[in-house]
Amino acid sequence: MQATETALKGCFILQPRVFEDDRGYFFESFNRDSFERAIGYPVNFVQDNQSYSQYGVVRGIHFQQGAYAQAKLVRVLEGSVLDVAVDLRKDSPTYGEHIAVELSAENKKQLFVPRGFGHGFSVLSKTAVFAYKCDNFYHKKSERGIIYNDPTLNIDWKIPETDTIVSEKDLELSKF
Ligand SMILES: Cc1cn([C@H]2C[C@H](O)[C@@H](COP(=O)(O)OP(=O)(O)O[C@H]3O[C@@H](C)C(=O)[C@@H](O)[C@H]3O)O2)c(=O)[nH]c1=O
Repeated sequence: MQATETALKGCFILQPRVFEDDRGYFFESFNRDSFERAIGYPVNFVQDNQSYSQYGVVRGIHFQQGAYAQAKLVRVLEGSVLDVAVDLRKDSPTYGEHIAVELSAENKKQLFVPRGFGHGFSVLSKTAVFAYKCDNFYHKKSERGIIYNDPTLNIDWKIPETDTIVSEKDLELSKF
């Protein structure tokens, strides 16, 4: 696995080593040892999530606050998405900045989004299956978010506004 730290410290793009042969391919989608070696500290993932979305869906920008903060290791099983991590660590030199990475079933890239970040994605393909590990349990009362089209964050989700599909819950999120 190859790990590349993004412009946001602690946020890594992981590229697994893929073994291809006449049958198809094989890769380790998660190996705790190599993962922890790459990011430099232990992470105890306790919950796996999966979602399916159609083209134009934007989910986010989400995080859980306080004791329920979550780090996430995200990837795409079918289709492709633009995955976005927003640095919400107030003491960070990149506070308020974001990175956007295309993750797809084809490129098999993963993104590690540490605690202290907001996270969201848009669906670029006809449909997409998105899967992620979290290092803390879902806690409804600790859920927070930022509106996807926040003018300060100014994220280009690569979806025309007329095609963008956002949940009612996410449309009520406040500005950065
Ligand atoms: C996230 C989550 C949701 N749910 C429930 C709550 C709700 O009824 C239903 C759908 O939830 P949401 O609309 O919040 O799902 P979604 O918009 O897909 O939320 C996810 O978005 C991405 C961008 C993230 O980063 C995730 O951490 C998570 O916040 O599933 C759980 O039971 N467990 C969970 O861990």
